[in-house]
Amino acid sequence: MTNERRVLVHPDKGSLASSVAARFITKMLDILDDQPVAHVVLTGGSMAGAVLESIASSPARTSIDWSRVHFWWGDERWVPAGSDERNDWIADRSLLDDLDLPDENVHRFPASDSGMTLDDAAVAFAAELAEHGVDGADAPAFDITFLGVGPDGHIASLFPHRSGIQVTDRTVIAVRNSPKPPPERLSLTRPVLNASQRIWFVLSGADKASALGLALAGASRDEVPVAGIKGRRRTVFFVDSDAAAEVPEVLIARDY
Ligand SMILES: O=C(O)[C@H](O)[C@@H](O)[C@H](O)[C@H](O)COP(=O)(O)O
Repeated sequence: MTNERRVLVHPDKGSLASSVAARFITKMLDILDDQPVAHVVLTGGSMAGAVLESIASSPARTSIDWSRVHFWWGDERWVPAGSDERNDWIADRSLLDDLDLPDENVHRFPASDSGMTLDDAAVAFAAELAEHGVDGADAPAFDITFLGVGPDGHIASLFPHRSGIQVTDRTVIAVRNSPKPPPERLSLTRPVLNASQRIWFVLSGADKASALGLALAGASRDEVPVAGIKGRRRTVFFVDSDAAAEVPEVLIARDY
């Protein structure tokens, strides 16, 4: 399989979530056969909960040694810890609360009630990423990075025509005046995301078709940030048929 972007189309959101969950479990078993620890980046957005709930409901999840899995997030909202607006809140309720995970395996972005400023929180989280970098790297080479995609083509909290998608000298940025509420956020940057072995985009709905079509047709990362994200080994778009409406047929593999 080449590292070219692949599009796997599913009939609907439900089959999309369950297919991604099944693939995730299988891939994690392969990864943990080959290495002692795996690092996974989770995403926010509507598909996040659906995929994680599918993983949680799969009997096969018990075959994974979760004590060897570290969880991170691609971005986080600058709201108090425990807020249901946080991406980690969704992950906890959908899956993580059901797993016997050591606390040190769950790398949450700082919260707005941490006593830190937004900028200090970005610096603090960059330090946590660096602690887990191998051979002097400034972050882990994540094994699987999940990313949702906004209708405007944003990923994590990197938005079109904003400076964030162009940042290469930092691993974490503070985001203000976000086009998607809430206005203040923390986000991994493009270099950190692109250091991932595998990028798994998960998107559903007709409102994503334009951004996906543009990204695959060669639009710039400034226009559609998703265009600037690619894994070192694999880049897969897991989509439903509505989101695939503007994808060139030649790029489509039907997963059903
Ligand atoms: O913090 C966030 O809001 C997410 O990380 C964001 O990047 C999300 O993944 C996309 O906006 C897609 O969200 P939907 O799938 O809900 O459109």
